[in-house]
Amino acid sequence: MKILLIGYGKMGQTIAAVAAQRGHEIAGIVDLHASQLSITDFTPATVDVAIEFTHPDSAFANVAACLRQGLPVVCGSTGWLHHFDEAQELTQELGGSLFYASNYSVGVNLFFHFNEYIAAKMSQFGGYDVAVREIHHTHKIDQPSGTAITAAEGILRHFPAKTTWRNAPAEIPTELAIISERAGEVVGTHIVTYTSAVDTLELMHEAHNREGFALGALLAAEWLPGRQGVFGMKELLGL
Ligand SMILES: NC(=O)C1=CN([C@@H]2O[C@H](COP(=O)(O)OP(=O)(O)OC[C@H]3O[C@@H](n4cnc5c(N)ncnc54)[C@H](OP(=O)(O)O)[C@@H]3O)[C@@H](O)[C@H]2O)C=CC1
Ligand SMILES: O=C(O)C1=N[C@H](C(=O)O)C[C@H](O)C1
Repeated sequence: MKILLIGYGKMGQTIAAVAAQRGHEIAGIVDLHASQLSITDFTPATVDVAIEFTHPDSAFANVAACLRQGLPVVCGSTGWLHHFDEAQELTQELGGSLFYASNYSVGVNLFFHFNEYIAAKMSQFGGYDVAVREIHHTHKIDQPSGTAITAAEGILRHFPAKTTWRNAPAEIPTELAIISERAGEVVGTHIVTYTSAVDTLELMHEAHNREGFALGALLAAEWLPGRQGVFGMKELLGL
């Protein structure tokens, strides 16, 4: 497969390494400083799929540019979901292909699945409060992490005692706290904690490196071409 990489930072470089192991060709790189090329230099005749991991402020424009070029696009950037409805509309309007996941790790997507199951079970028993905690490296721009927001939304769907999330300690019992920590080079750790007066129950995912994210993004890139619409990891993994 010929891949256009948009963003050649920590994720772009990890994806390039894992793509080579899987026999793919990096047909082009678009990056703020590491490349002079632009998305408009590429068409479906030159690349099969684009993979975008850049920055919260540039993700939507990059996704829109790919859709306008007719390129299927796998986007991993977080912190841009206020534009997601527009991205969906543009995908429909242009008959394009967009894949988005706040986290491409297969393990995290199992974590999301168990998180929803656990929330539904825990809500059947009184006495538990729940909170989400995420820990990332100090270079991370957005807060809370996209993964923590997805986990919080999964809890809200199944735990009616919580009605909204808040990126701070909860001020009222109906708020679900998302606590964000930034420390050193932590790749990404997410913890959902249920606490009662008598015990604590936790679900945790800890990424050891970025290869799991890269592999998931490549699985999505291998799956997307030829499919029209907006997709995510639930469709890819059948969860
Ligand atoms: N969904 C998932 O599974 C994962 C998502 N992420 C998300 O992916 C994004 C990128 O993460 P990461 O690779 O660690 O970040 P990095 O900062 O290491 O890399 C981002 C790269 O994108 C470049 N860039 C910035 N703006 C543009 C633009 N407009 N066009 C092209 N390139 C641009 C940066 O250039 P320069 O450095 O010169 O500014 C940099 O090289 C973040 O939003 C992060 O949260 C990260 C890991 C997993
Ligand atoms: O910025 C990162 O590094 C990560 N971002 C994603 C997020 O915001 O959830 C995924 C992963 O945790 C790493």
